[in-house]
Amino acid sequence: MHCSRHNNMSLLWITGLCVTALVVVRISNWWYRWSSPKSNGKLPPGSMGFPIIGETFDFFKPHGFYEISPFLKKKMLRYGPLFRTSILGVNTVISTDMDVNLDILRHENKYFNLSYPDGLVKPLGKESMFLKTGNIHKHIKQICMSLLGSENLKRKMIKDMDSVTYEHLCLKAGQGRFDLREIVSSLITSHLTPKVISDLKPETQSMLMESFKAFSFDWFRTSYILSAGRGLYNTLWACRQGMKLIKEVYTRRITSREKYNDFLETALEELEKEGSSVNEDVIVSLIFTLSGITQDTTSKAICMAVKFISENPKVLEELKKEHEAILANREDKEGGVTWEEFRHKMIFTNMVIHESLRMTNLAPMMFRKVVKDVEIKGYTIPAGWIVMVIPSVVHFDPEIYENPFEFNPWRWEGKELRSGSKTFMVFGAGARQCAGSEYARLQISLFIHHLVTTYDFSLSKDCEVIRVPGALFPNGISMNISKRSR
Ligand code: HEM
Repeated sequence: MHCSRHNNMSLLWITGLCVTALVVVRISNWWYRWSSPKSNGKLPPGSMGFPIIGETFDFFKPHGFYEISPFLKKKMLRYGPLFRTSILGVNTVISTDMDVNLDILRHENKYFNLSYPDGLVKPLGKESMFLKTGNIHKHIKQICMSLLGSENLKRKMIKDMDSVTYEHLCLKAGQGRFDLREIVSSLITSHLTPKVISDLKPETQSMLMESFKAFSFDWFRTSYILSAGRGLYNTLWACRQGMKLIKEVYTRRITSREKYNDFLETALEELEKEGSSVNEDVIVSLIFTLSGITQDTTSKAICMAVKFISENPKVLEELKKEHEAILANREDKEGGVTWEEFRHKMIFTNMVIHESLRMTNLAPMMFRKVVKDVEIKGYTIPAGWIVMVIPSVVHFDPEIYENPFEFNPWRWEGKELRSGSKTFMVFGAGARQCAGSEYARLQISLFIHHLVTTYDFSLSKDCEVIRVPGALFPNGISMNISKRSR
């Protein structure tokens, strides 16, 4: 009896050991497969972090504004400018190499397709332009440019953009502190909404403006779960409410056949063309996307430009000189900023904007999905992987930009201010290059014009900016303006 108990115990031990060994082997196997993914060639060097979460938390860890992310620095030191990792549960290759960056963005539709995380794109609907590729994408981009291209900005937009910017600043003068981002979002939606859809009842218009203003990618940039959740909820609400309202107007237009002079009309004409590749949902999503993104990106760009200007008195002096000269030479003293002034008389302003965009890196990473196995620098990146292009490392490379963390607009003196080159990629490059870059530059220029010619201004001391890795203002940008005595 004693012997059989002993035997049972041994059996139990052996079984336990076998099970544990099996579990350890399975886990090691899983871990090995996770950290050494398969490829039909050699993968770029790197590490994949923990299963599923990968290195997501390290990648999104907040860091100082005047530094390259410690995560990237560590990885680049160890593996070079091209390395593999896992972010947001996806096998990813990160590129911080300027030639590779440009190569990737130029091979859209051939080896790569734009592919942002679902949380960023899905709220904009199944027919979002961000989910379209090839000729359909090209067609939608053309429609975008009929609103945001130079011709329309010059003919239909600049006048109202200018007067609304002027009026919004006037209203805030001498009124104490206000949130700069909030006021810029308001002024943009005020002048843009009627250009996009002109026949709205006042209450529908203000509801639509509210939904454009509530749209933001910021939730993706915060590492605090609670505020990310709240931000995502607001953005989802904005998308649903905004697209519902646009759809109602769309349906009314189609039934009434009345003609209007706005962007919706242009989009409808495109839809009615024979063999058109766009449908109702594409247009509804597009109108919401353009209006929401315009407000979100440009308001941040203006906050950063104003912050840099307020911290650099010499820059402010030079801007004042340039804009006072524009006012002095203006023939129509009652008229606003002209296209000619914007294009040819704001030379220093343009340098300030360029420098501010270089330092800010509003779009800190661009996501592409590999469509078929692709060779880069002797490595093979398998189809299905994400490549993440990170241009900020190039923007802060001391070999390209001397003292890269110094705000120095003069570094651009005499240089051609081109977007979409391998050393300056704030608006991306290739087929997906930003549709709103000219609009953004115009709106920032108009804001600077009115600010420096009419007001004294100061930002509150706690206007901190961090990177997560996109620029984020945890305390907002609080500002004070008062009319300057002449
Ligand atoms: C300073 C402000 C802005 C910055 C830094 C910026 C940056 C960018 C970047 C980097 C891309 C390329 C994304 C990629 O390739 O993955 C992009 C694309 C895009 N941007 Fe902007 N943007 C700004 C303002 C605007 C504005 C005002 C609009 C107006 C609606 C806009 C609309 C778009 C659109 C529609 C695309 C997608 C183009 C496509 O898929 O072909 N952006 N932007």
